[in-house]
Amino acid sequence: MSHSQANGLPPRHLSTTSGDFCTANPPEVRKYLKTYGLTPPAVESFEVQAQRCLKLLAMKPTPIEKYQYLTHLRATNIHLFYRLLAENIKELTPLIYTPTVGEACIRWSEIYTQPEGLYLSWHDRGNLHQILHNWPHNVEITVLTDGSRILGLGDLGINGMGIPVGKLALYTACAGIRPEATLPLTLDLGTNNKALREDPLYMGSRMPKISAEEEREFLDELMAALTDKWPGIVIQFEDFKNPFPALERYQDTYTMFNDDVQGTGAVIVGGFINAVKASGVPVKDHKAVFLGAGSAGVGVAKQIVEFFMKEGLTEEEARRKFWFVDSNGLVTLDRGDKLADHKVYFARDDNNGRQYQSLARLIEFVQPTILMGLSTIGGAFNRDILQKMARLNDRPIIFPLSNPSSKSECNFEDAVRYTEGRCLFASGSPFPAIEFGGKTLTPGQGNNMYVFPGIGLGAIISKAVSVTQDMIYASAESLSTSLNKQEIADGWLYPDIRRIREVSVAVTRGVVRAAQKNGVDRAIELRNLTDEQLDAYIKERMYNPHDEGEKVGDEVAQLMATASGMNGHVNGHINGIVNGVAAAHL
Ligand SMILES: NC(=O)C1=CN([C@@H]2O[C@H](COP(=O)(O)OP(=O)(O)OC[C@H]3O[C@@H](n4cnc5c(N)ncnc54)[C@H](OP(=O)(O)O)[C@@H]3O)[C@@H](O)[C@H]2O)C=CC1
Ligand SMILES: CC(=O)C(=O)O
Ligand SMILES: [Mg+2]
Repeated sequence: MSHSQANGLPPRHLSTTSGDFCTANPPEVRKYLKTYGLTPPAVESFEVQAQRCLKLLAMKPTPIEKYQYLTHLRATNIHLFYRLLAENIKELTPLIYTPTVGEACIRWSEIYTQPEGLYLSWHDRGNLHQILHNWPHNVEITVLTDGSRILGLGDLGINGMGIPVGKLALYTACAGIRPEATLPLTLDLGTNNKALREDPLYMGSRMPKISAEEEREFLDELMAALTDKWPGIVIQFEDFKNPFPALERYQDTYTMFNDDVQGTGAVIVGGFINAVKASGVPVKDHKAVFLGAGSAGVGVAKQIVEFFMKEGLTEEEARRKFWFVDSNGLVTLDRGDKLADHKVYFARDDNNGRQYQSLARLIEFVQPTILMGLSTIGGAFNRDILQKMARLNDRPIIFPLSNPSSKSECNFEDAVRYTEGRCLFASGSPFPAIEFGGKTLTPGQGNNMYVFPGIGLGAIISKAVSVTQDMIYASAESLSTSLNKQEIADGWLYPDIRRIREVSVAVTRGVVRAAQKNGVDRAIELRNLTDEQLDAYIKERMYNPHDEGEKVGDEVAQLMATASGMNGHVNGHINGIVNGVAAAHL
């Protein structure tokens, strides 16, 4: 007879991920789970467990090995993983997200050990709905990629799975969406990366990427299947080489958004509003040069146009403040090639046939106050460019936003050195703070991780039928006003990442309010809440890994109490033990 049956308790299926083998489990819990004797005898506090995890992490010599260790921890004790992440968010985010996730994706076929999400292939079409049934949980949010533009690293095929996994870990850590309610989803639609197709370890289909029409057909089936299987699911598109057709096609009919176009636009506007204030230059006098005219570049510029218009400029005045450079030079209507649709809006028509020579020459000509990098060209903002920006402006706004760090258009140290410490700086991947002129200067991180968790959570809890542009813009405004007094006094553009859960509450509130204003919300019970009540509701709803150990104890206690008819007594006893208050005994 098993322990649990001997205790009069129903048998329970063991799970390695949920912490069934957690060394914090007290003897009663271990007996119930039938793990008694399978873990070392000590009943450990979180602090002791965390100490061991951090020591193990420190023993791993490279970021990718630390990434692998954290993957293992998440697979074996999910609540411990999230508690460790919550308490060390600044230190651990660069290991589970950019920049390390970039290396993890490049080496995905090599480092793969266990399933962490769902893969759907082109040859699965017609059966997508059925395959979704294999996912064992109820899903509230999915991040999906076709792997065709992973960070600034190009087409990585299904190796891009690291991105949905990493983004969804941030959804849980930053916005408290329960881990089991998240679905990392990678589409195996072929890859144009020939080296990958020839790599014996590659685990995706070895065929060239399907056509745009075929992808649309596949996505039509997928969107319908996801929404049918999990009504209300929020669908985040991530790292598609050409994300615009899907965004246009689905944004009014599904609860979806594109993080690279919309999330990035919002996060950059959030920091940009603060940079404009700090620059001392009136809005009407700003001019921006963008290196990179892809989904992120155009997404960012479109939302800055919206900001400029809210500040009193006409759309035409706002639009003409941008000069875009792509791989063929300055984006103009008269340069002789067929521009991709998304570039036309910002294409210059006042170039009078002048030939683009270099970024440096363009900066001399335009005299911008703002330099944005979304080009994937690491180091493109060199000493000469940075010095030019410093000569033109008291406080040049320099945002090298490409990821991972190796693709950043410049690093923080160079930006500070070549602008004599005067730049207003944000980068896509984190850089360390530096000492300059007797002061500690801290770089901003202009990464969509500041907003997408709140956009997703806001859409979930408002039960939005679609994600409107007002909801996206509200996330930017909420972010820009979320800095505390100290952060403002220190001249920061973004709040401290260690306050990300607090910031996500503010962003979520802004998104919910915008959904209500637009009438796309279905959670009508939230409409009459005050802001304080709404904040309390959001916080209450957030998964908190700190409470999960107690829940295991509660669950066992409940079952034991039911079995023995001693409800209150046993419940209190187990809670005490799980909280580490009472001494464990057999
Ligand atoms: N900080 C953040 O939160 C985010 C950062 N990003 C980063 O932004 C970068 C770009 O992403 P995304 O826009 O989606 O990618 P795209 O591939 O859509 O765009 C890249 C752009 O860079 C241009 N480009 C390439 N080479 C050069 C060159 N030598 N000189 C000038 N321009 C060049 C491309 O030109 P062409 O159009 O001619 O091909 C294209 O316009 C990535 O590194 C990504 O990681 C993205 C989202 C969020
Ligand atoms: C951050 C992000 O979404 C990107 O680099 O693509
Ligand atoms: Mg992305």
